[in-house]
Amino acid sequence: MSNIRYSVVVPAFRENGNLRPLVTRIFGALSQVNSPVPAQEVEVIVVDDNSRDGSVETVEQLRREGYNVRIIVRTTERGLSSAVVRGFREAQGDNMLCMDADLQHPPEYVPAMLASMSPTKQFALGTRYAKGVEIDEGWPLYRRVISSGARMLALPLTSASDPMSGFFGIRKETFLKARNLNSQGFKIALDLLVKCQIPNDAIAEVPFSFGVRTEGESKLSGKVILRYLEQLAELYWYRFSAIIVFLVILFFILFVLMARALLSSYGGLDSKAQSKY
Ligand SMILES: Nc1nc2c(ncn2[C@@H]2O[C@H](COP(=O)(O)OP(=O)(O)O[C@H]3O[C@H](CO)[C@@H](O)[C@H](O)[C@@H]3O)[C@@H](O)[C@H]2O)c(=O)[nH]1
Repeated sequence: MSNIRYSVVVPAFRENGNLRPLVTRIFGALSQVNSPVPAQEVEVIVVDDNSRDGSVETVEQLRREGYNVRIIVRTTERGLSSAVVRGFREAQGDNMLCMDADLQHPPEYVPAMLASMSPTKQFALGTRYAKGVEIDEGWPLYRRVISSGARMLALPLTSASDPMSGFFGIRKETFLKARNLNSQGFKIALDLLVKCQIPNDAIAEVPFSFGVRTEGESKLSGKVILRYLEQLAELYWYRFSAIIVFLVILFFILFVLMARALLSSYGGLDSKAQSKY
């Protein structure tokens, strides 16, 4: 029987330069004496979309050095969210964490994130919007504006403080309940929060300092932002369809009543006018 209780899933596309520091820092943090989670109960799964940049060789070398890390290479699919879903499906642990490869999610927070999940806390959320947390000054202004705008648009859907975060964890039993996950785009945490109907008191928020990328490039593009808007429309429908249908019917009834009232008042005026002549 496997002794793996925790799985760290890392979506990665052309991240070879980041994989060694990422994996060694994760296991380094887990090996500290005060780590709440033992390193031997943790696996790291890199889900790579055929980067062909040496990532496979790096992970295999790390494995030979004794790190419990493996790589899944997808050749027919692409995308951050679908890579995370694939990793979660293959994870052995009951407590699953998602983090970026680019070290913007500091590996030193991994033990606390993993330990924060429990039967009552089904979701762990690494948040950049907690009191006292500072975002690295190197994070460009336009990214801050996009992030804040995206967060505001999601406010009616969840009360989580940072639903845009790519640093989050979910218990397997809850993940398995999710239906119709949106595998397009970047916002898998928001999708899970809404579709698994995670109540606020089941979310363990872990404040963390968001770093800057020093190696490789961000894959966030205009297309990703458009996909987010599509995803929002879908989630609003998912969450509020009953209210939306009710309001549409109400407006329709009001419209018909007003139209009838207007027509009959015109009709009344017409017949009065006719009777005058
Ligand atoms: N497998 C796979 N991985 C991908 C793909 N696109 C991106 N990734 C991986 O997903 C992680 C995040 O991608 P970035 O391109 O570095 O994203 P970002 O711009 O830094 O955005 C991050 O921060 C945002 C918060 O501002 C988050 O909202 C977003 O989800 C992400 O975590 C990285 O490890 C990257 O390699 C893809 O198509 N396939």
